Amino acid sequence: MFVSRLVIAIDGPAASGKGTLARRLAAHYGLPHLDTGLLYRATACALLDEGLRLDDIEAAVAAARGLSLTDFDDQRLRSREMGESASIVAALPEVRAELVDLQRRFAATDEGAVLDGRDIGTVICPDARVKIFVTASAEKRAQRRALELAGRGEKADYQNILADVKKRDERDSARSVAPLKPADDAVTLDTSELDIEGAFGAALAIVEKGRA
Ligand SMILES: Nc1ncnc2c1ncn2[C@@H]1O[C@H](COP(=O)(O)OP(=O)(O)O)[C@@H](O)[C@H]1O
Ligand SMILES: Nc1ccn([C@@H]2O[C@H](COP(=O)(O)OP(=O)(O)O)[C@@H](O)[C@H]2O)c(=O)n1
Repeated sequence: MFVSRLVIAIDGPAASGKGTLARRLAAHYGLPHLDTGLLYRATACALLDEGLRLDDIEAAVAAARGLSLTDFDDQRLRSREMGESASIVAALPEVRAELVDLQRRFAATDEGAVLDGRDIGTVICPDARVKIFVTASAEKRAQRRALELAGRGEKADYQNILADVKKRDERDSARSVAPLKPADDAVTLDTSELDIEGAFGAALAIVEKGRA
């Protein structure tokens, strides 16, 4: 095992910039990165493709079990509809249980890994060396998500996206298993007033302090 093994757990609400920071940190430290939201999005997508209900526990568990990290259609999974659907299947404890091993295996490499999601610091990697809880005001997050969706040619009405983001945060925070919340030992990073470079600089400082 590497002496410098480094697992970085990044959690936070919808569109807070978790993925952007996780990708940048992974590139900086030469670590693999897993966007765990894609697992829930892909599970929901598989159900919708089969015309099945999002609360069909047996089918949702089978869909989660059948996931392969290599065949994600990012563009489709990152749509607004899929974010909302993902948060419905993510509230099913059986689905979450099915996805734990895959995520822990991903984090178990000799050098470490960067994972981002909602429960990385609390459930998936409670021993991560560094935990960052990334947040920003709902309005800033909705603005950023609207720009992102518009950039991909998806319809992006700011008020609708703001309502989506708030509803999803509420569902993610209120669920009984692995709710969205900072781990006790996480450092909170509010990016409301930071651009991407500023947020990356602040995240890097948190990691460097945490691994010292
Ligand atoms: N600090 C920031 N300032 C402005 N835009 C940002 C910032 N961080 C992320 N973004 C943009 O906001 C959108 C959502 O970021 P993303 O990293 O995908 O969030 P999450 O993974 O939390 O959903 C992306 O288009 C991203 O480029
Ligand atoms: N570790 C995780 C990651 C995502 N999720 C769920 O999956 C949904 C989509 O996650 P995401 O990270 O792709 O969403 P964004 O923050 O990118 O909008 C979330 O709203 C959560 O319900 C989760 O429950 N646990």
